[in-house]
Amino acid sequence: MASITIDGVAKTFGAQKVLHDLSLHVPDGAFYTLLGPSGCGKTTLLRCIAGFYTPDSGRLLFDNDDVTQVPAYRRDIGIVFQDYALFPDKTAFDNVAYGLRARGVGRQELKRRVEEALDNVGLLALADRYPAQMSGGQRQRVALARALVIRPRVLLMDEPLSNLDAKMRLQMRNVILDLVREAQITTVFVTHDQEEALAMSDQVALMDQGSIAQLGSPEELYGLPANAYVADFIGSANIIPVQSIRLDEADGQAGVLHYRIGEYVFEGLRGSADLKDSGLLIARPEDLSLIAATPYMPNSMPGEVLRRQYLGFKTVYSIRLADASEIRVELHAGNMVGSFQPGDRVQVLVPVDSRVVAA
Ligand SMILES: Nc1ncnc2c1ncn2[C@@H]1O[C@H](COP(=O)(O)OP(=O)(O)OP(=O)(O)O)[C@@H](O)[C@H]1O
Repeated sequence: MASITIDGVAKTFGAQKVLHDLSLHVPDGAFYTLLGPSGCGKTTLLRCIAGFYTPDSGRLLFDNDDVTQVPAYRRDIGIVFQDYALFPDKTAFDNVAYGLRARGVGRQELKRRVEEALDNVGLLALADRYPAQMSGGQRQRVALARALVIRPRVLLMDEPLSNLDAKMRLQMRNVILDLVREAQITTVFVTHDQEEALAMSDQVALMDQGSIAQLGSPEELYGLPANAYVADFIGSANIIPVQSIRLDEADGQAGVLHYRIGEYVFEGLRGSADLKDSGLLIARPEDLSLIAATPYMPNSMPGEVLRRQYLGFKTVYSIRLADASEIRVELHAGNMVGSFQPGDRVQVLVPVDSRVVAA
């Protein structure tokens, strides 16, 4: 087990700069996820950590050991791939045993450790099966057992759940989390699935074109997105341009933020530090609420219901605002003030804790 320090790593393929002086510290035993859209550089970063790619510049440390120039097979990593990468001509037992044999582990200890590893993933009974005789979920369990049986310093996982069906994906989340917590192993997990990242991680590094757009806990990424890119990628958000931003500095207290959306005035409590005169309001659909049109309500703006979708536990409304833009509002069964129909005039209420960020 070891912490991982990525210190100013850059990587270029041909003319394309894929990683931009990227830095990240993963503490010993933590579960970190690299999240981002296709092509943002997640896999490239993971491959640099693994040693399959050498960075053009920057350093990689496991604890205090500089491993930048250490070849992959000597880095002591466990790795799990999307396509399992099992040996097709070896049984589950022999797949898991492979790394121990390569390390010269004696027969009795090898048998004990392989059986324990297979037992940990619930596959002891299938030890003699070949990969072709197993389901996708079972194969990925073998791959996980194979990665962990060598007791690596760090575990790297590249989209390990992407080839599984939806139900198995959910099950495997728990299998992985139980195993890595039990082994207390430092894990870097790559996915493009934001729900997976939120559900599994201690910290999520959301990447954007070779850089980290925001590093934070799942709660921070969802509740305090640093910018519109983060807000848009994590969950869904209405991103509404705001004007005339002004901050009342109160003595030693968090100030009150004043802003306008068109001609309507709002007050808020949460603005990013770099605000200028205009910016963006980030309003989660479930944070907004609707009331019947009134002449004036603080922190609200008028709109018209365009569409209504009833989903049982919530109702989703599309609302057209005064400037003809469309936003999404979700009213949950427990706190539905009323029900509205297409064509209804409504007031959209914006809570004071909605976040305003720089444009
Ligand atoms: N070996 C390589 N040679 C040339 N270009 C590469 C190589 N590996 C990756 N790239 C390019 O680098 C960019 C980032 O790729 P990378 O695989 O790291 O992205 P990713 O975020 O993991 O995306 P995905 O989820 O699609 O795998 C892409 O534009 C890709 O085409």
